[in-house]
Amino acid sequence: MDLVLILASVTLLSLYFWLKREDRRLPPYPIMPLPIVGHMFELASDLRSKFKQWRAKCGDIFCLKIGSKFMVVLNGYDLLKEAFVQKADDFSDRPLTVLDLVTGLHHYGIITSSGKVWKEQRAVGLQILRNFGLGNNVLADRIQNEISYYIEHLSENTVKPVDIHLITYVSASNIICFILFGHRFEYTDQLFQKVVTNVSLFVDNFQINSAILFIPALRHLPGDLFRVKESKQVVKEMFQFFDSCIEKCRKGETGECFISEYLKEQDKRVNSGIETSMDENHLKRNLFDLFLAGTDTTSNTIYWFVLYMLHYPDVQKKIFDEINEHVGTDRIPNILDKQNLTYLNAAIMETQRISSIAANSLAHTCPRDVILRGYTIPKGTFVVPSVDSVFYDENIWGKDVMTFRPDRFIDQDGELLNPEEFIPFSLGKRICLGKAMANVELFLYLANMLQKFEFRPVDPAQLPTLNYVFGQTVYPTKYQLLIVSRFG
Ligand code: HEM
Repeated sequence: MDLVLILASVTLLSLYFWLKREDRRLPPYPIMPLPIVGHMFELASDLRSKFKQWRAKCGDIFCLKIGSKFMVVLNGYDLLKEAFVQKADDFSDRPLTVLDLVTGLHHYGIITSSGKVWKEQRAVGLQILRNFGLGNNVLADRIQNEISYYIEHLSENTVKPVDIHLITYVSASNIICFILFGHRFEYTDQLFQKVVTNVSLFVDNFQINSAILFIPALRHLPGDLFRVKESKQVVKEMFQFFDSCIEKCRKGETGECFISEYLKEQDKRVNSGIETSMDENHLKRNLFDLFLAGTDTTSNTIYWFVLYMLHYPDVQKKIFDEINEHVGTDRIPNILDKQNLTYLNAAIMETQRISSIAANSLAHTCPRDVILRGYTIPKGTFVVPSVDSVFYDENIWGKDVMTFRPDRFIDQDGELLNPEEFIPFSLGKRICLGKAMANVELFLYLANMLQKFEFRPVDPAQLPTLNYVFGQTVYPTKYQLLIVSRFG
């Protein structure tokens, strides 16, 4: 009798909450939202495990409510492909993001613009990057040049325990700086170090800043609980730096760079009466977007890779043996070696898969109400692609999905595999603009690093943890290591 009563109560309660929902055609909630804040507190914790748990409960598509806004999370390769490739026109806009909030430039630049403006900004940005050698060996040579400074720095830091996080961040940033501003910066340059540290701080704050996007009233709370003031200050300093770079470029004090090419193209379009969105605010946001995207992601992947080398010395040895066989140690590896270093390529791919640094990619939105798998996704919803759900899918990668095993990317004939489910740069029209550049960077950095050095744990009996810190990008807990030169 008791059981019947419980079941009846549960059914009635479920019915009550179901009827109470604003729109019964929305995807399911994993748990009932609280009044006013909705699921906001749920999002303050580790989203990686939360999303996994909720997918198991609700299936490939579920909905969260934060304040008065909806967030729909999409899981599994098939659904991501359906939304972002097959229905790309319905899922390729951007909602207002933290980048808009803290820069005050809403929907400017490449990352957060939409529609016609985004098409133009992305096409111009890509064209300028191509002019600087993206997709050919010119850019590879520039990257190689920066790596020589990086290697020199590492050589000066052998024997004692070191953390390579900051120097890797600074070095990766220098590559995008060369393109954006026409020159690299010395590692000791205080202003540059400050700007780069600001990028890191901004990325750290990204998730907590998001609360203000969903519940704007929170910004009126005293203090800086959601660290928005801190992020705004950080971004203000970055924009002062960009202003000074634009000023120098206008005075002709820099070489050819993204700024000079953008200004030239803008003048060309304006002077020939072509309707254009190009202006100085878009330029500043492009600098911000590219600086941010080009710094954090690549350096973070290198940092993960080296951590895995400490955990898997056999993999490290196999990579060195491959380099030794195909390149030797008398010359530095170059981009032409990429095709011969299959195992290194596979280890890079496996690092990208298992670390899944862009776990939830960047949020997309729909320009109108859209039906997906029978559910309505209202216009303006935050649509989150769960890259994690693809990278940790046992049906794609096998039962050992949580094991670091580069060989999963090599076929029986020793050829490198490139499964379509390998999506570290996301997929569809918004796929990472810097994908080609990042691939060259990762290969050249790691080939050079592993040729010159062996990376060892400080204490072999106590390896640094593989635990992650979950933010806008997922990075490892900071760690120290020993860098041992292979050439004495
Ligand atoms: C390992 C390195 C990198 C990873 C894993 C990565 C990953 C991503 C991801 C997941 C997105 C979101 C795509 C989407 O919205 O669906 C993205 C967008 C973007 N990335 Fe990257 N990225 C990397 C390196 C770079 C570099 C080096 C640059 C700069 C040259 C760059 C520039 C951009 C830009 C501008 C966008 C926005 C594209 C748009 O909205 O149209 N990324 N990236």
